[in-house]
Amino acid sequence: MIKNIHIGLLREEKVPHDNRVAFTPLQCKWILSHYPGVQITVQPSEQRCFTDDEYTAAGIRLSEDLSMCDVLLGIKEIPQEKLIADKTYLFFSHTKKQQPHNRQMLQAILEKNITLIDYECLVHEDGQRILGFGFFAGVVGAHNGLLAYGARTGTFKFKRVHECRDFQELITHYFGVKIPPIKIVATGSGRVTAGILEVMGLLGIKYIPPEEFLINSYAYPVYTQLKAGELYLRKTDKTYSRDDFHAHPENYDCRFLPYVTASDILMNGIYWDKNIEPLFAWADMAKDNFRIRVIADITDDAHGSIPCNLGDSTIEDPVYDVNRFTQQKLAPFHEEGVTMMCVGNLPNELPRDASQYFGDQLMKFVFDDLMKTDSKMIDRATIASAGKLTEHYDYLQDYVEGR
Ligand SMILES: NC(=O)c1ccc[n+]([C@@H]2O[C@H](COP(=O)([O-])OP(=O)(O)OC[C@H]3O[C@@H](n4cnc5c(N)ncnc54)[C@H](O)[C@@H]3O)[C@@H](O)[C@H]2O)c1
Repeated sequence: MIKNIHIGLLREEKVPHDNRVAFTPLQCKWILSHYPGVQITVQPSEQRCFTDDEYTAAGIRLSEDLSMCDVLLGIKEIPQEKLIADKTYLFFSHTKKQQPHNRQMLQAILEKNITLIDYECLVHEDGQRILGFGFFAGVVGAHNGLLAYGARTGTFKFKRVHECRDFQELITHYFGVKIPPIKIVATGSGRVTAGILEVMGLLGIKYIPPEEFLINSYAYPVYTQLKAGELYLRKTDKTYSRDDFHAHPENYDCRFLPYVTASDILMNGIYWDKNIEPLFAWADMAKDNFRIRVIADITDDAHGSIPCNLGDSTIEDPVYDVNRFTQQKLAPFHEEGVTMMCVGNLPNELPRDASQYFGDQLMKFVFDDLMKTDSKMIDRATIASAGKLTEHYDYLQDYVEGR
């Protein structure tokens, strides 16, 4: 059964303020014209990448008070005091891994009888995540990696992504830029890597299969892509099975090492957890044949798949160097350094496009389920229902109680 619902788009309150939003003004307008039972109200915001005037111009109502809404959509965590009792919220709560900094927020959600549906937990039947900002993280990360290489070597210049109004303007900016004959290795096959490959295509950087990339030189810029199956092989029989790798990554060896001597830039977009072997070790970096000079670690786990990721940099100051021999952090572009780009909120450099992409996915794959009174997809992503942890997430009880 389809419900009538009143949706509220929240102002982002977490500091520093996020500038993204779940639906753009035009998406809101489209929803109102296609779903007669839906109302939308937007909380005013000075930080949002779409202005209040743009919502008003699209005919969308603005109101500070969202207490009349049934479902409230945000992006990032919500300060406890802003949570309205008895409502249904959708946002990235970052609670399912028992993140300590969000415990009090989850306690407040339960106390206030709130239903929490977490975007991160919305998955297709095969377990693939439905929503994410990875594509634009990949675009911005690849751009920033190239920008850093151009600045380090003095060979070409890019402007910053956030100086462009949107992705379209960024594409225009690429016209006429000449990239020298460098070799780029990209890892992964998810949304982030799709964004990296988009930038490769826009800049006319040519794809080379991994085995050729390793042994050849080229008179023009090239890239290769290493998916998990090319990067990891089971120790016992040198095969790869996706399900087995996800379940037992500790049984797999990483095969990245030959690429450290064949690549100028590494763009890292592969998923990582602590049981997955890193791409290389500090000791490899200190060797003469370590050729990589810039690493765009878009995956961005500190001391993770890239051991020399010494923690986040910021959009304002996106790169630092690490000393290959002493393992210390340095100012960018040091002779003994490898330049690291490790920004954790890359999509914020292209917030209008990132928001539109997110809203599209939400609309295509989630919205109809949200309107139903029962949906398995929504159930699986519901961490709390009317103030109680659901059965999928009852393992969070100890975390909530601070045990
Ligand atoms: N720096 C940033 O601003 C930023 C932004 C978005 C995402 N990210 C990070 O980038 C990484 C990739 O994100 P994405 O959007 O491409 O993800 P995605 O969901 O599109 O793809 C993830 C890939 O990892 C694989 N995978 C999933 N679970 C796995 C497991 N347990 N073990 C091994 N592989 C697994 C999936 O099969 C999929 O191919 C993530 O770590 C994400 O947190 C960073």
